[in-house]
Amino acid sequence: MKQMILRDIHKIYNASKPNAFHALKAINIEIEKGEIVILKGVSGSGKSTLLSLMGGLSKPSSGDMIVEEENIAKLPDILSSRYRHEKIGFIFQSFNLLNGLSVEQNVQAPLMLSHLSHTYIEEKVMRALDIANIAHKKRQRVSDLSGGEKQRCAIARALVMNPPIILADEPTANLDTQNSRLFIEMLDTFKALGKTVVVATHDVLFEEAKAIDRYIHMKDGEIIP
Ligand SMILES: Nc1ncnc2c1ncn2[C@@H]1O[C@H](COP(=O)(O)OP(=O)(O)OP(=O)(O)O)[C@@H](O)[C@H]1O
Repeated sequence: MKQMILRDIHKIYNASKPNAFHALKAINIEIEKGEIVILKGVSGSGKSTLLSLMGGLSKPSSGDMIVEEENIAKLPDILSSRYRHEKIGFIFQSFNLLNGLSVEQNVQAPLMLSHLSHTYIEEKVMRALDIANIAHKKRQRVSDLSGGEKQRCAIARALVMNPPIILADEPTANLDTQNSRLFIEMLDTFKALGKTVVVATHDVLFEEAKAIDRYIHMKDGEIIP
């Protein structure tokens, strides 16, 4: 089953202004459910722009993006935020955690607006912390964690809603080699959980990963063979 179909996607920043910039050009991609895909390309080739479209953080200038049979290209903002909440787990290079809060509180954050019972939320949080190997630090403040631990907290937060899709933008950029390898091993876990994963990276360590199904190479906003 196709998880994501992108048809003739263009993204023009500052359209109709003198500084208009054509960041994505005629992108066509089909990603199967459970596939693990790496987006490669030099800085400025359009990887982050593409991830932000896939994650419903921004809209394409034209083209269709079908995710689980819903065209997300023109969703109104309220439905885009629901799409992100239900379908996407984001992992960023800068972790984007709330530093003053504990690991557990950070992982709980996406569930706080739900009407789920306290016990159910606790179960979901514990499961995500266990999968990401960070349960032992659950009461520690994020500001007191190492870089690798922050990344594991970010992974737990990305998993807590049990989203079908994980999008990671340069997830190892701020990690040392050992923690980068731990992140890369996590791809096996995502695969076992049936997640569809798209990672934008130029980290060559990913080439060691067996879980990767496909590389997509980008250059100047286009997909190259
Ligand atoms: N908000 C914006 N307004 C104007 N131009 C932008 C904007 N965001 C990105 N761009 C431009 O679009 C191009 C693609 O940027 P993008 O961040 O997608 O590249 P990338 O491949 O992810 O790069 P990196 O590896 O450095 O993160 C770049 O030339 C960038 O300057």
